[in-house]
Amino acid sequence: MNNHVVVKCEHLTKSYQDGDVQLDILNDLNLELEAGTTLAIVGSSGSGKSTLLHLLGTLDKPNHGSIKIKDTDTTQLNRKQQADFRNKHIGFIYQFHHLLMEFSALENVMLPLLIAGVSKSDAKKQAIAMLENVGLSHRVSHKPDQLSGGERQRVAIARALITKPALVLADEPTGNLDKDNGEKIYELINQLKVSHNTAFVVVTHDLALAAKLDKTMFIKDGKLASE
Ligand SMILES: Nc1ncnc2c1ncn2[C@@H]1O[C@H](COP(=O)(O)OP(=O)(O)OP(=O)(O)O)[C@@H](O)[C@H]1O
Repeated sequence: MNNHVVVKCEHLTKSYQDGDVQLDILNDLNLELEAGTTLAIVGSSGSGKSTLLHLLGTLDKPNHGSIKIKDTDTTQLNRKQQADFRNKHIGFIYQFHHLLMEFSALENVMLPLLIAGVSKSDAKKQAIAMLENVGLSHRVSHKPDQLSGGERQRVAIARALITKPALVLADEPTGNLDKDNGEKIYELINQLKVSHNTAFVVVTHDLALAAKLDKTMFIKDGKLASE
């Protein structure tokens, strides 16, 4: 695989069994994404956007097809290997920030590094630098309930990127924010894809926000299309 290709999905199929009925959600879906690029995925409710993110995030397995992330076919890994792979190479951003409320912004961002075995002093240095990257150097000691919604989401983004994942998956990351703050988060994503060479896959309902990213793809009838 080309060094710059971070994600390559081939012939992905995902079905759910609902009683006697088989629901085919993804049907022979293909996707390729290079380092440092941002992809918006748009589609109607129930079209399979979250299903695709779960597969990319190694949180679920397809019925058929391969998902190569940085040259590893993650569908061939067992659960433990998938969890290790996920911790090393994939970052997640959700609609709701999922920060730990009793910890400061700094501690929340340090946590993935501490879990990965980085020393406390190094984790602190890196987390301060990352919070600076997302424009929050003046908020490091604040706890989540002392931050605005946009600031909380910036902390969540800093936490997702602190381990330098090759791929970041975001499910409606600005769903809880007003228009201005939503736009600022997309600007931040565009900044971080360059500074960190990260590939982002962002699910959104908002076509105007999707247009801020490098590519928009529509999910329909289980497949991705550019138009
Ligand atoms: N575990 C499951 N078992 C059965 N059906 C499921 C399961 N998970 C999802 N589905 C169905 O698969 C379809 C796709 O769901 P998914 O959450 O991927 O859609 P989505 O595009 O993210 O929708 P939304 O925009 O509403 O969040 C839906 O019809 C959903 O009901």
